[in-house]
Amino acid sequence: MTTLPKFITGPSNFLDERLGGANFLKRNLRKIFPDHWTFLLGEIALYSFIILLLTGTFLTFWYEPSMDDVIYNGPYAPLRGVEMSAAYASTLEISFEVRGGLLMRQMHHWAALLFVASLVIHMLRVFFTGAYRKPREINWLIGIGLFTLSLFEGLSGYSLPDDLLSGAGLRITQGVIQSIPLVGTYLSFFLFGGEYPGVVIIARFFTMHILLIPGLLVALITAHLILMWVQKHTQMPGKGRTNMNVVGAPLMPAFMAKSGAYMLFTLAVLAGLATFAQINPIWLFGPYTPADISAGSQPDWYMGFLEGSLRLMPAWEINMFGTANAGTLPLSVLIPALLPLGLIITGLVLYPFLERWITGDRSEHHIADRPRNNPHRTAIGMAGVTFYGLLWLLGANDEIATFFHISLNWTTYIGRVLIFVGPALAYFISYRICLGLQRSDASVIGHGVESGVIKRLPHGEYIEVHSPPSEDIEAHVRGKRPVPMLPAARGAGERVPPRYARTLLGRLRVKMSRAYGGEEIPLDGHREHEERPVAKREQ
Ligand code: HEM
Ligand code: HEM
Repeated sequence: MTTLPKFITGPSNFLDERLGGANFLKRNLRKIFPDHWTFLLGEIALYSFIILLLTGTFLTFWYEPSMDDVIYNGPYAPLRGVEMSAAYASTLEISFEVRGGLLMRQMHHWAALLFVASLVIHMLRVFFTGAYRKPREINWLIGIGLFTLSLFEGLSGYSLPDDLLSGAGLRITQGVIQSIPLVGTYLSFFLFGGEYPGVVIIARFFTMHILLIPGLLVALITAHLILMWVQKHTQMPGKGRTNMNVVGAPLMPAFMAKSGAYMLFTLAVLAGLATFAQINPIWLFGPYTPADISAGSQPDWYMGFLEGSLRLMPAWEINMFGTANAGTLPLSVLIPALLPLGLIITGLVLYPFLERWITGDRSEHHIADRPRNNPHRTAIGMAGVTFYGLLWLLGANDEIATFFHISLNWTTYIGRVLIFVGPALAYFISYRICLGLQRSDASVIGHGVESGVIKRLPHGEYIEVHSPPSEDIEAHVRGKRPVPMLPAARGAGERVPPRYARTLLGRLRVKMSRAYGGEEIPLDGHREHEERPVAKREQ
């Protein structure tokens, strides 16, 4: 055994005698982490969040959250002499006068885009592999909290520079708040401190952006990671992996080294983007004035789906008692602003519990599902992704119309049809693809994998020789577990249905359960090419 040098053992003994952490560290540094490339997505979200904290803190040193009027007198000649808010002027100062300021601003903005993107794809990974199942439902709910807070964090940050684009976003936010029945006007007055835009909103958003929401995010991310640590990470099915063990590398040194490298890589990519790819050049847009708007303005990508739903909605409104004086219910704003986000969040929150209720599955799951092995879940997820994706695409319908030379109205009409048809189609196609992939798994087990060797049979037919799958592939494929489902409402010879199937809701539950677990391709039932020659596996 090697002895560590005194300059390491000295301070560590000093700390251990006072804090007693050696045992804790010894236990936890050996903790095993499973490996799969998709487990990197949560890490990317974590690293971009750390970069957001660091670059954001840098920006607070110079950014001035004030709507006081100033006359610009800085180095950017086209805006010299223009009246603007101190917030906008300070963002120009960060961009043109503070050393490294523009780099930090651009890194902050790129990191914000990457953060939300990696978080959303991480959420999809968790969904499609069923990693939200028992015992990880609480971590799933914490994740949805993180997702929602991140959208508000992005929205508040986007508003801070007080340029024409951020003002346009703020205007939409105010419109949405005002559309809420009965309390909308009051809420708007409350948030903006009087008539829009007022003079307090930037300072309020600043407090939310740098204190309130990051504080909540840090607390929730800490809880998220502690829970993940305590409950252990799921693993993909494979050789030697069971519901009771974890196969992978220990935290120290393998996982630490890998994670450290991933973090530096994320930092390098963001620094590279910030150096070479311009983002949010606010000096080109000019200061915000409520009367101005520019063509082709787009929000950050994660707000695009709300923009799309606003653009898609017909101009419906209800005038109470037939007159606008008694109050107007602007459905054209209320529905698109609240419905998609409401649907998405409610769907995400309820899904683990609905699935558990439908399947009657009460067991713990530490082996992740391959998406193909739960076709209905995957198809529902893809329908959701299509719904979101279409709204997102339609948020840029003006750009699409200009680029493809089609009428703007037609993009809206087609979008209104697609938003209903698209998810249904996506559901059907994904479901069929999953079954197709299950069939291909069954054929791997049934008659091996293609070997690339073509043989000619005595009667002239050419065939490809199949060789047995490697142990790893076979274990991966055989990791498939049937989707749990309730027994039929009344088994053969049973006169009384089980208790849970006696009510109308109970019978519906059984029907849904049978459909959800439904069609399954057995791994060992694929015999159609049985006669094909299978070469002996070479050891
Ligand atoms: C999830 C975390 C965060 C997201 C998604 C986010 C997003 C954004 C965005 C999109 C902007 C506009 C950037 C631009 O001008 O191009 C912004 C600005 C800003 N953010 Fe953040 N941010 C986050 C965290 C933070 C934190 C933790 C701080 C401070 C500790 C911070 C401080 C600032 C400041 C001072 C500005 C205004 C300066 C400027 O726009 O150049 N941000 N943020
Ligand atoms: C700020 C955003 C987030 C950060 C920094 C984060 C970080 C992480 C990390 C590092 C892991 C372990 C590695 C991995 O599986 O990728 C993880 C696991 C997990 N995350 Fe997140 N996450 C975030 C958001 C979310 C969201 C939005 C959800 C779902 C709604 C979610 C649900 C989960 C679950 C259920 C696990 C356990 C997965 C398993 O054991 O397979 N997380 N998270």
